[in-house]
Amino acid sequence: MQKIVVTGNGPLRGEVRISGAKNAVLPILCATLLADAPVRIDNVPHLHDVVTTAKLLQGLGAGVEHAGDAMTVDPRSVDSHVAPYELVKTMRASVLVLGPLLAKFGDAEVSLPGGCAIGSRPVDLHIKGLQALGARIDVEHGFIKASVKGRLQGAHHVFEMVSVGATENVLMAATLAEGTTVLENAAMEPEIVDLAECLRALGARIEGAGTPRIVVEGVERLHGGTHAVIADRIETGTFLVAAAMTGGSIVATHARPDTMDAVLDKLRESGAEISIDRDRIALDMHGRRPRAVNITTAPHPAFPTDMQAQFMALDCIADGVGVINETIFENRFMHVQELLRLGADIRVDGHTAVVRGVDKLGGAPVMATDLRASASLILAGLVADGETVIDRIYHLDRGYERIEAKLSALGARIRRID
Ligand SMILES: CC(=O)N[C@H]1[C@@H](OP(=O)(O)OP(=O)(O)OC[C@H]2O[C@@H](n3ccc(=O)[nH]c3=O)[C@H](O)[C@@H]2O)O[C@H](CO)[C@@H](O)[C@@H]1O
Ligand SMILES: C=C(OP(=O)(O)O)C(=O)O
Repeated sequence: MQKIVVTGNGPLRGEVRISGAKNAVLPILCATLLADAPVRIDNVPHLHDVVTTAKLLQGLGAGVEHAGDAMTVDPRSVDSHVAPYELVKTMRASVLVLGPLLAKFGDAEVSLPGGCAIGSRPVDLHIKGLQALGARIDVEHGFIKASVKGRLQGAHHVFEMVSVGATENVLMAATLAEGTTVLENAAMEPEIVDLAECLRALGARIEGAGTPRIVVEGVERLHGGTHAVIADRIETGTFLVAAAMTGGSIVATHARPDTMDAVLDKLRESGAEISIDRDRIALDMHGRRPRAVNITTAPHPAFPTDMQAQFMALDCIADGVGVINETIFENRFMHVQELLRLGADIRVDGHTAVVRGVDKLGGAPVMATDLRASASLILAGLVADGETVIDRIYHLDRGYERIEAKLSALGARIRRID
């Protein structure tokens, strides 16, 4: 099994090119199933989750071609409506084929995703939303079996709580429903806006994406088209935190600063000087040690849970005490145990972690437990004395494109070993 070895090596400096967003490309690739002609997606990041999604689409019968950072999906040959357990268990976002398959073909069978390291992550809100559009849904033998006679019917639906995935699944389904769908308490994440833009490029009629009220005027068919995936705000944030922790100075290019207010505010609060020029974000720490920051995760536009672990790593070596509240996932402190192995001072009480900054971390063998936990361990390794060896890095490859190459180019000492 591969591992990553990081050795503390001083401030990061230079430019890093940001890739397309994992959390945008996955729903967008699923959305191509709704079209009745090939769809080309540009700025596709090279990630394990993208490979899994391509396998899932191919398993359904779609044609998938990958050239450079473009992927073309031809949904005309889809002849299966079943998403098997083997794929869904490795990537929860597979459940996002449910809405498109149901809306386009009138039936879908998708394996129930099950829990994962960060929480139980049920899909009841996806199911209720699709039922509101007239779907019949049974959950049996570990599968969600959905069907509808004729077309789905537009409806007024209020999500009980904000869910990114449920908003995406129901939004995709509503594009081909008969009549108007109004979704209230919808998630407002930039990736939802990007999905809606892609759907619009294929002929969907959607207003309000990026607000809590999305209105979809159903159409009979979606045609082919092209769309470029939005920049990954979590990858961007991860590199900026790395620079801040090392007292460095970097520029993230091809980024979308307008999607990152909460994260950039916290970086400024930690002492970073941030300047923005269109799609470039420059962070300069002027060699200073960061100040500790308090974080409370919540749906967009508040602070993203996917940046919580990275900011915890920053607080570990910051000046002062940072209090971190995780309100989205019930078990998203798995990195704490590993950060403690590096010499951090963290106390967890329920959903709250109190992090007292220490002067120095020391390298040690650690284990990655989920995607962003892996990132936080790399960040901690960048400022630790000696070697940090991170095991189970397959989590990392789900969501970061060539992270060790990008960090090396900024001056980090990091390598992958077998
Ligand atoms: C591929 C993708 O885009 N993943 C992101 C997506 O995950 P995902 O779409 O799974 O996250 P959700 O927004 O749905 O989850 C938010 C909360 O709602 C709960 N919930 C969700 C659905 C449901 O049917 N019932 C229910 O109770 C979840 O357990 C969680 O506590 O948004 C999360 C929250 O920003 C991010 O951390 C993930 O990186
Ligand atoms: C939790 C994450 O992803 P997923 O929903 O794909 O597990 C993440 O990107 O941090």
